[in-house]
Formats: sequence, structure tokens, C-alpha cells
Amino acid sequence: MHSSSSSSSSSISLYFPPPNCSVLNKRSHKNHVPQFSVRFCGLRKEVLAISFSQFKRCETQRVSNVLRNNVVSASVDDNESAPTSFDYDLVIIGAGVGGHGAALHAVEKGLKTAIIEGDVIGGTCVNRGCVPSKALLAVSGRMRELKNVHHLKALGLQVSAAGYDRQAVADHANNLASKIRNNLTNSLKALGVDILTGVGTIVGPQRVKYGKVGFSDNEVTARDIIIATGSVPFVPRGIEVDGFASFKMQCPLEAIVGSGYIGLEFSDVYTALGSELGMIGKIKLLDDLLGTKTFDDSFRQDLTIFASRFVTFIEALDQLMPGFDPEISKLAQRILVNPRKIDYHTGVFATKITPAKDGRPVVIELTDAKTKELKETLEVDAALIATGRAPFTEGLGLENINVLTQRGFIPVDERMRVLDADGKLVPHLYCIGDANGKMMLAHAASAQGISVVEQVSGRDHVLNHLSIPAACFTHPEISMVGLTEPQAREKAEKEGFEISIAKTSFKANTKALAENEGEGLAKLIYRPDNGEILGVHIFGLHAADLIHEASNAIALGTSIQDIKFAVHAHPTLSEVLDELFKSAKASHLRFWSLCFRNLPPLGYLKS
Ligand SMILES: Cc1cc2nc3c(=O)[nH]c(=O)nc-3n(C[C@H](O)[C@H](O)[C@H](O)COP(=O)(O)OP(=O)(O)OC[C@H]3O[C@@H](n4cnc5c(N)ncnc54)[C@H](O)[C@@H]3O)c2cc1C
Ligand SMILES: NC(=O)c1ccc[n+]([C@@H]2O[C@H](COP(=O)([O-])OP(=O)(O)OC[C@H]3O[C@@H](n4cnc5c(N)ncnc54)[C@H](O)[C@@H]3O)[C@@H](O)[C@H]2O)c1
Repeated sequence: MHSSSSSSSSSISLYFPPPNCSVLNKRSHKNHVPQFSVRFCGLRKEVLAISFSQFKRCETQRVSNVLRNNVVSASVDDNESAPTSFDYDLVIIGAGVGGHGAALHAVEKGLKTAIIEGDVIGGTCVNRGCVPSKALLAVSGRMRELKNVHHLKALGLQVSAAGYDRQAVADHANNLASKIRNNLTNSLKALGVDILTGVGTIVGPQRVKYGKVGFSDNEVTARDIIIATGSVPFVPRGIEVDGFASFKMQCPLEAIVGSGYIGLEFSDVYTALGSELGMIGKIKLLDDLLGTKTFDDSFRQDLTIFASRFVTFIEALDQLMPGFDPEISKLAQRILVNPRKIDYHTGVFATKITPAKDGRPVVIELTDAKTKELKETLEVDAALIATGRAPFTEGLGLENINVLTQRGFIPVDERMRVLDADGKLVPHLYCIGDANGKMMLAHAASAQGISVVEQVSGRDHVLNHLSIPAACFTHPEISMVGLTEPQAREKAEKEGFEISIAKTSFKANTKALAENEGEGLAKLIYRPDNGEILGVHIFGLHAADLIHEASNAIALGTSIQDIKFAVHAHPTLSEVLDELFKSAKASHLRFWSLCFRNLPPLGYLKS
């Protein structure tokens, strides 16, 4: 177990311990001068003998200032309010997936760890994000298949009627969330992580208060602190959200503002489950669907689902799904949007949304993204706002440590170390997950937490964010890792190298054809000169599971030349990637290019 004792010390001469100074222990320093470990002005200091009067004068001043001229050998901690012995090695604020991942790894590393949670364990992902939404998507996927007569016929199946029990579907999502929440809570308890309940506020360096807002009297000190406070829905200005859903009434959802991950996944749910489900809330934040981000349980909503006959996407950028590789977005549009009951407006901002009232519909004003002129007004029965997430850093006490957020995000360096308003590192303070905005994904939050724990336990670690995969759980799924083609082209131009593209189709894959799911594509972006994998994008059956071979290859620096010899079981979907890597044409001279990497360019040699 790591010791929770002093990390900073000073050496100052001491003849008598003054009244405000308690001697913790005394031992002999080299040259036989007595050395004391003292708590003085609230700080733990290692001191050598000095006079009592000198100590008295420094009662209200910084030890370093008063004793500057009297020290035998000194390195006084400049930071007066920083404790030098700690209740914990590590305190984590926020028990979402990021905080949870960090806590588990900290225990493995022998750190005495506490986690502070102001709401429920599991955060957004478990309670109102990944987990319940994937339960709904599991249902919508099966319903979609059962309703697809052509597909069933091709497999020789006959299903007379596919239907579902609305409450049972909602229960499935709710039960899954509570099961995972319990699993997370139990794992923390079983490993001896102290769960401290309440809102955490940083009150000074290495000090955190926690408890009910306004009554947080409990204070703990920690050698290192991780902020993992996550995010809340981002609602653009002009959009009014009219409260919470009660889900007793039928009402088709008509507009989804934002065609990112949430918009796309929920369009999959709505269009598959048809119009049997409904909602009352006319304008909804997705989070409100599954619970709300608040520390007051009275606001918590029952999980329910709703669906629509038609969905209209409103997207500010020029194409739907703008975050994905453009070729994959186009394919996704052809398969996930065009044949479904989905309409769309791109290149327009929803600048004003007025909730439905007195029998009048929801009114959405669309403003042209380029000209900024009002383009159109839509009237719909309901709208879902899925326009991104904003960091949740309110009440964290960042002002106490001179940290200024940037659009709400906590600034960090590549090691998740928090930067203060002057751009300097704040010692012993880290921020992971949605709150730092580097990559708003559950597994990214957790990976960042693990990376920080590695660092605080003495091993330098920098997480390669380009190796972190992402997936959108539509039917079929979309997944990606690394750069998109435009990003890779930009990098190649800047750094002066060529890129190549390889593609394989699911249509040639035995397993996909056996499942009658041949619609799909895998795309590889790589450097032909050295075989480096720059990005992989997959659209097709189980794309979310398939991506990991590529992400592990990027993380481990495996080249095309090496991975193309990896063996894949037959018949499996992973042969799509096998074929992809085999079809890439990377230079066989990689060995030599590695050997000569540091030599000057040929032109230089010739001259
Ligand atoms: C609908 C939806 C679906 C999603 N699906 C996926 C998906 O499939 N895959 C994926 O990778 N990501 C998904 N995400 C994103 C994912 O949920 C987030 O990236 C992830 O939850 C971020 O984790 P976190 O630990 O940073 O923050 P959070 O999960 O938000 O946890 C933060 C925790 O900190 C607590 N907290 C905040 N402030 C304080 C304080 N001052 N004191 C004490 N506690 C505090 C909060 O109560 C919360 O429990 C989805 C998000 C949504 C909304
Ligand atoms: N499967 C997953 O991994 C998954 C699933 C859901 C959510 N998430 C995470 O949750 C976060 C939030 O998801 P999201 O879909 O809300 O955000 P997003 O950033 O993926 O998409 C938001 C979309 O809304 C558009 N937009 C913003 N303001 C607009 C306006 N006024 N009018 C029209 N369009 C507008 C943006 O151009 C963008 O395309 C994401 O960061 C994502 O990483 C992940």
C-alpha cells in the first residue's frame, strides 16, 4: 500500500517547538543536528533546529518568507494551504464510468482511494446514456429484423406478426441500467474504495469538501485529485425545452435536431418501433428521457420510450452525420436514412424552437448556416434536441485553484493534468472524461482515468487518443478509429507523405451472407511507405465489435505488413478486416525504412 504521508518538506532550524507547532516526531539529521517533523501553521514540515522567536513571528506568515535567512538547508513548500499528509492517496470527484475506471485501477496500484458522487453511481453512461439507450437499440434491432419480410423470406422464415409490450421494453432498459449501476457500486465497495456521498468542491490544493450543496462540511485531503464530473445536454440558445416527459399519451416525434450519435441512434429506435409508442413532452432533451442530471431525486423521471411515424433531421452542417468519414456518412445515409421514414434538412441551424401550447404545434425556425437568414419554419408535433453535450463543472470550486474553464471544459494537457489560468500545471490535479472534452465517450473517460492512475503511481503514460475506437449502434452499426480520410489527407499534406485507401465489402464475406446481411463496407486509410494504419472505418453487421482489431493495431503500432499475416477464423465477420489488411499495398522496404529513418534525405546525400 502506498504511504499517505508527506510529499513536500522543508528543512529549517528549530530550538523549541512554538505553541502553534506540534512535533510529530524527532530524529537525528546528518551532523547530529536534531530534525523534527512538525505540523506548523497547519502544514507538515521537516525542520532542523531554529529559535522559538523566529517561529513565533511566522505564525501568520508564510514559513518560507520568515525563515528565509535562517535555514540550514531549505526547500520550503511555497503552497501554504497544501496539506502534506493526506487522508487518501487519490480522491476522485464523480463516479461515472471515468471515475469508476480510475478507482478500480487505483486499487490495483495499491492507492488508498475515495470517490465522491453527488447523484447516483454510474453517471450519464449507466443511468441515462450508453446503457439504457443500447437496451432500446437491442429491441429496435430485433423489431426491425422481425418486420423485414424480404429479409425473413430470404432466410426461409415466416413470422406472422411482430409486436411488443411498451412497458416491458421500458423495464428492460431500466432494469439493465440498475443492474449495471449495482455492479459498479458493488465493485467499488468490494475493492475497498470509500464512496463519499455529496457534491465535491475543491477548496484548495489537494483539499476537497463534499456533502449536500451549501452544507458540505466534510473535508478530505488527497495527494492527487481527479475531476471526473462529466457532462449535461447542450441546448443551443433560442431553444426552449418544455419540461419532462410523462409518457402516458401517444404523440409522434417529428424532428430530431442534430444528426450526431444520439440523433442517429434514436432515429433507429423511433423508426423501428413504429408509432405505437408516444410521449407527452413536446420538446425533449434526450437526458430527460432516461432521467435528469440533477442532484435532486424529485426531478428523476421514469424511463419510457417513444417513437414516431416520421422523423425529420435538422442538421447545421452540410451533410448528415458530419462527424463520420464522408464516404461512410454517405453509405449510412443510403441505408439508414433514405429507405426509412426519415426526412432531413442540412446546412440549417434550429435557431428558435417554441414549445407546443394550447393545441398549437412545436415551431422550429431554421436559419441558413451560411447566409444566417431565416430559411424555413417547420411545425412539428414534437422535437428531440440532440445537439451535443456541455461539460458539467459547476460548483467544483475551480476559482479556488485559479482554473478557468474554456467553454466550460477544464483545460488539460496530454496527460490530463489540469492547467491553471496562466497555462501552468496545477500540481496533483487531473481531469478526465467528458469534463475535459477531449473525446466524449465512456471508454475514453475510463482509459484517461487509468492513464492518470499510472502516472500518479510513478509510471509515465500518455494515452493515444487516435487509437480509441468509437461506434454508433444503429442497424447496421458504424465504427471508426483514427483519422477520417479528409483528416488523413490534411496531415499527409502538412507532413509530406502519401496516403492510400483500401476497401472491402461485406458482400464477399461468408458469415455476413449467411446472416443475409451483406450490406457493408470496411475502409482502411494507411501510409504505403511504412505501412502505418491511420484510420479504419466500418459500416456493417457488428461493426462495433469488429473495430477493435484495428484500434489495438494502432495502439500497439502494428503495421500493415505485420497485421496482414494475422489469422482469422472462418467463417467470421472478422475476415472482412483480414481481407482489408491483405488488400493494402504497403512497401516491403519497411525494415530498411525503419533502419534509415534517421538518415538525411537522399537529395542531401547526393549533394
Ligand atoms: C444518450 C447517450 C448515449 C450514449 N451512448 C454512448 C455509447 O454508446 N458509448 C459511449 O462510449 N458513450 C456514450 N455516451 C457518452 C457517455 O455517456 C459519456 O461519454 C460518459 O458518460 C462520460 O463519462 P464521465 O465519467 O466523464 O461522466 P459522467 O458519466 O457524466 O459521470 C459524471 C459523474 O459525476 C457526478 N458529479 C458531477 N459533478 C459532481 C460533483 N461536483 N461532485 C460529485 N459528483 C459529481 C455526476 O453525478 C455523475 O455521476 C452516451 C451519452 C448519451 C447522453
Ligand atoms: N454510441 C456512442 O458512442 C454515443 C452515443 C450517443 C452519444 N454519444 C456521445 O454523446 C455526445 C452527444 O451526442 P450528440 O449526438 O448530442 O452530439 P454530436 O456532437 O455527436 O452531434 C450533434 C450534432 O448536432 C448538430 N447541431 C448542433 N447545434 C445545432 C443546431 N442548433 N441546429 C442543427 N444542428 C445542430 C451538430 O452539427 C452535430 O452534427 C457525443 O459527444 C457522443 O460522443 C456517443
